[in-house]
Amino acid sequence: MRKLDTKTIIVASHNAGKIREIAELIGPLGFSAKSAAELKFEEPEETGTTFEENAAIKALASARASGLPSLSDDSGLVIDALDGAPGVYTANWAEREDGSRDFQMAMEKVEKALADRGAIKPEERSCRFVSVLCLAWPDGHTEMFRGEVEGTVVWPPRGTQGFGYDPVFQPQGYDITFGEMSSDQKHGWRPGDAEALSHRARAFKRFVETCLEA
Ligand SMILES: O=P(O)(O)OP(=O)(O)OP(=O)(O)OC[C@H]1O[C@@H](n2cnc3c(O)ncnc32)[C@H](O)[C@@H]1O
Ligand SMILES: [Mg+2]
Repeated sequence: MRKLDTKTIIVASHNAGKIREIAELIGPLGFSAKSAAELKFEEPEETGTTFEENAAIKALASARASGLPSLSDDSGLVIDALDGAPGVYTANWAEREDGSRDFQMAMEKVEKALADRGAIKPEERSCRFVSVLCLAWPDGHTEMFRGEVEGTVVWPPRGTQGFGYDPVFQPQGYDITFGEMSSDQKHGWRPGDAEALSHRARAFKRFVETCLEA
């Protein structure tokens, strides 16, 4: 296990929602973080079949391009009634033919797939958000951190906060969706807290405990 020995890291992502969330999580820790999007790094092809593989591809590409430790996030929505779909293909389900993304369309696709399987009752619509963070160094060393949060796919979508599939994800134990939560509420974590809520904040907490704390 390797500790992080710089105060500058690259956030190896091109997703504005994720970059904002990671900046919010990392901010209080005194890091300066630049994103791969800001630095205009080319987006590597995500050819892996697991979150871990794709996270490593993105973090290593950015670490090599920048010469700095880079933190990527590969994430997705895993729905039990759909045998784990969309899973690592969560972003692909939102893709239009011209390459742009449409999450209203993606959420409708999810709803149609669930309806086609007759999954109507909340207990038939269990799912989890998964986030795998990969910290990679320019020499090729990597550390991985996984976070998951259980929930239910709701319909219709609710809330305008967050990004992506947040309006249809209701975490277990809550009666509001991630789309109805403030960013702080969705993270459910600040440095020092014992618990976190979102998949990303849970993975981030592990990253902090492993690579930052003595
Ligand atoms: O690969 P990068 O550049 O980081 O950005 P991306 O958007 O392509 O990210 P992924 O390949 O990891 O795909 C993740 C998908 O899952 C969705 N997703 C991940 N975390 C989410 C969250 O916290 N809330 C809502 N949707 C989320 C997100 O919108 C993407 O469609
Ligand atoms: Mg991606």
